[in-house]
Amino acid sequence: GKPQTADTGSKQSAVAAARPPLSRPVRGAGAATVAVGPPRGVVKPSDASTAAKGANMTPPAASTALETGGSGTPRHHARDVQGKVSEMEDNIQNHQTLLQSINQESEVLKGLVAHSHKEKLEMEETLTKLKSQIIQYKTQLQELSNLRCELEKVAYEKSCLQKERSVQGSTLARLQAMLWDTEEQVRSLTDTVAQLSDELHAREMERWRLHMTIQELKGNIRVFCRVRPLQGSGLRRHIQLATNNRIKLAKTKKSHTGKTAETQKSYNFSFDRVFGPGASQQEVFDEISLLVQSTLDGHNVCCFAYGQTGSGKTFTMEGEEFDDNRGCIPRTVQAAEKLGPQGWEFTFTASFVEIYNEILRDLLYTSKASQRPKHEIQKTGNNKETINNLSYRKVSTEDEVLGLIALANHNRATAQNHHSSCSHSVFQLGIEGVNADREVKCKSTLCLVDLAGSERMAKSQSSGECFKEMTAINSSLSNLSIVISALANKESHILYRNSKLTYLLQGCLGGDYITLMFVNIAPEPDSFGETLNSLRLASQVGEPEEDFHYVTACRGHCLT
Ligand SMILES: Nc1ncnc2c1ncn2[C@@H]1O[C@H](COP(=O)(O)OP(=O)(O)OP(=O)(O)O)[C@@H](O)[C@H]1O
Repeated sequence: GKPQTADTGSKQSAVAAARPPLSRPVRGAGAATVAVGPPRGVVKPSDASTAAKGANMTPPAASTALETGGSGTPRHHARDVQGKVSEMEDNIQNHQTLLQSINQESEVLKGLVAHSHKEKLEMEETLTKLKSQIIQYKTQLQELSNLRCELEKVAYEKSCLQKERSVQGSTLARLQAMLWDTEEQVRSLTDTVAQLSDELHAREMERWRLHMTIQELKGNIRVFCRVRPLQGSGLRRHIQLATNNRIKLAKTKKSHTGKTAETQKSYNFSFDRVFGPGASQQEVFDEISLLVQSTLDGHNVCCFAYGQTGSGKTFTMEGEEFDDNRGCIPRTVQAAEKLGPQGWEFTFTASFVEIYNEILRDLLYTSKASQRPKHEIQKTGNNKETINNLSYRKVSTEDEVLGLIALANHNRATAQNHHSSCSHSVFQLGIEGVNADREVKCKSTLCLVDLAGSERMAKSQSSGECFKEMTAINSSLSNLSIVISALANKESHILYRNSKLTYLLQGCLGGDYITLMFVNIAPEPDSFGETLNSLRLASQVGEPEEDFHYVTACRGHCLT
């Protein structure tokens, strides 16, 4: 750097100052003896004369004097020589001083050169450092330039975001205003909903009261008659359907003598509803669905299918898997799902039990047959009847119920020594409703019972096990009709415990109950006797027999 240059300059000037000027005038001549070696520019002694010539010196006086033979005195000549010697000696002295000074200068210069060399090295080192620093600075500069680019970009983005923010700010303000409006609307709608909910509840209660009034008017016990279509050939002239609630059974009696005309004895019955052979499963179920509605309102409902073997009881209750032929049992769950009032959540729990020879059998049992448990009817803590060790299944769809029916049929098929017509099948659907908003619950049971064939005692001439079986069926059926009649007559003491069937159904039959009995009849002429018996028993339910004419349980009347 500059300071170093200045330093070097000052040193150089210092050396120059120390050195005597080479052009200093020579005063007098000294002795020509030279003690030191020949310095640079100093001639050798042998060349002294030549040197003297070259140095503007006069040759030694002695020799000159001798050669010339002396124009002066010797003494004067000697003085000249002496003067010349002295001058030469001075010269020599000067040269020596000069030489010394040159040497000194040389030393100084050497020092300076060394110093300069060292400085050069240092400077080179510094230069290298500076170069690397420059590279670093360049890199930093590049980085800074990149950063600057970034910064510019960020600044640009920032300005864009600021613009966007201002746009969004105005959008936000708009949305805020809309939100307030919407909140206001929601508040008013909430009030409306609450009002409507109260109104709905009031109407729901009104509907419930009206429904109950209708049910009361219809009576707690209803009897429906269903005529099965003819199977194969045959006439059904003996059955005549007048309106949708009357049925006439007629029999022609031939004169024994053949002299008098044929007489026709007819029996007219009126029920709450009569379904002809063409009635579809849906038509039949439409009537039941009103009772499903009652179950959802918290009433226990019991529906029986009564009739001789093959009259269509199982078809009415369970039906077939094919959609249109599905019976009441699978349809109930679906209907209950649809009919449930607003705000209520319902859960359905199914059980399926068979009563054969007064022995209970779980039709939904799925474990090993060898481990099949025994069942007894027991009273629960809240005085309700329940069966121990029984399977219960949660159901919510028609298909799930069909699955249970298939399982029940499988269990029936594995049972030994008896057929479905010899046993009662009781499908119970426990319904539990919860209205979370009003914090209320309801619980009810819908029983769908496929009774054993009603004709067997009359036709059978059985003995032993078979006789026991027939007796059990007959006894439980007659006990059922007694219980239903006692309920219709509002008797205080009802003999539920006389059979397993009525004992099990006590909870569904008593109290706030609705009972529906299907009397299924076969249209074949050879079933005339059984059909008449079935219609009579169905008519008998609830009313004492009047001669040959029967009435329905609650509001039926005899039509002859
Ligand atoms: N309404 C109907 N429409 C068409 N077919 C019917 C009808 N009712 C009954 N059936 C048919 O008649 C036959 C006998 O009916 P079902 O098995 O239901 O009688 P059941 O009274 O239950 O007899 P069981 O006492 O032996 O069980 C069945 O094949 C059934 O499909």
